[in-house]
Amino acid sequence: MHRIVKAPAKINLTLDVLRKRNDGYHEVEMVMTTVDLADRIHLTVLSEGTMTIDVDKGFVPSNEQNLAYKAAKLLKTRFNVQEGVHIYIEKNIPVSAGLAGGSTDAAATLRGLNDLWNLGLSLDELAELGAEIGSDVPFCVYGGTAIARGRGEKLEHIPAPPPCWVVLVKPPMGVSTKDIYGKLKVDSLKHPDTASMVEAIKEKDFNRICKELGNAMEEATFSLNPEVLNLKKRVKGFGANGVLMSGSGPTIYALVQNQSRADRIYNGLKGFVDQVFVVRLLGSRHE
Ligand SMILES: C[C@](O)(CO)[C@H](O)COP(=O)(O)OP(=O)(O)OC[C@H]1O[C@@H](n2ccc(N)nc2=O)[C@H](O)[C@@H]1O
Ligand SMILES: Nc1ncnc2c1ncn2[C@@H]1O[C@H](COP(=O)(O)OP(=O)(O)OP(=O)(O)O)[C@@H](O)[C@H]1O
Repeated sequence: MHRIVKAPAKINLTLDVLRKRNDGYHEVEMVMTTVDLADRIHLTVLSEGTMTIDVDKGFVPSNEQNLAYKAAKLLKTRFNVQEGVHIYIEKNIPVSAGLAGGSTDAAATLRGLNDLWNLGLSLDELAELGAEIGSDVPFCVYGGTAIARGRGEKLEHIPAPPPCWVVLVKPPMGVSTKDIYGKLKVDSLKHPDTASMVEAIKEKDFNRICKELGNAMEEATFSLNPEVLNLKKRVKGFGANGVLMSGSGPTIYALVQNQSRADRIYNGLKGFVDQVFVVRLLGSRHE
């Protein structure tokens, strides 16, 4: 039995950090949405019960450190599954980029194995299991658009923003999420207005969405990597409606309504940065 599951990346339309908690995590409030840039997870059931993993790109761990492997192992041990699986990942999402690449692979593995191993779990149950793997995994289990609170695992689903193009620009350096959280000065952050962003989305007001984009982690990432700030300025210079860093970075994205403008930004950036993608927002949630 074999299945290919799509694992889309996410972007943060807002990311606010409210306070540091006693358990080492930060209390966040953020609006996330999925975009049509996806890894493809090939799952093949192995009757002998072994678990193996392979990835088509060398810079992602192809061992038990891979979040997709961790997801499979969690399901297998928790539900005492006798069958095994071979996981093969076609990696299209840039790594350590702020796009939840590892988290979405884990979430897609949970969804796919739930079917292949006939576990009959609901998305809510899969999301709860996903929280044991990482803070972004519950959102990735559902996809779509949501406000995430707590350490990222408490979700309130909201309607999709109006359709638009997203130009994703990943500069060459990787950023460690843990390091950026560690560097945050929580008392002097610039806070986005989450409520206003949610209103803008519900009203399908594209210009207001662009105006409300905000990420409290930008300054910490920019101070470690000044080139990322320069990249943001450059992208703005190409005339995008709204420009922001996603997650802990370093990916910068631009939202634009018309395709010719998206292409213009793409063409302008392609000479400077290797990894540039023009994609659509993915409005709907996984079934
Ligand atoms: C930056 C975001 O991507 C925004 O969506 C997420 O908040 C990060 O989510 P993630 O990569 O799934 O993070 P996890 O794998 O759960 O945690 C990695 C590390 O980031 C820090 N971390 C993460 C989430 C959070 N709310 N507070 C934190 O302080 C912790 O030091 C943790 O050890
Ligand atoms: N399936 C996977 N895909 C990518 N990275 C993985 C995977 N499994 C484990 N990792 C490891 O996780 C780390 C973070 O990679 P990832 O691409 O998920 O970062 P990210 O996009 O910044 O995540 P987030 O936005 O959730 O903070 C890397 O060091 C990578 O080696």
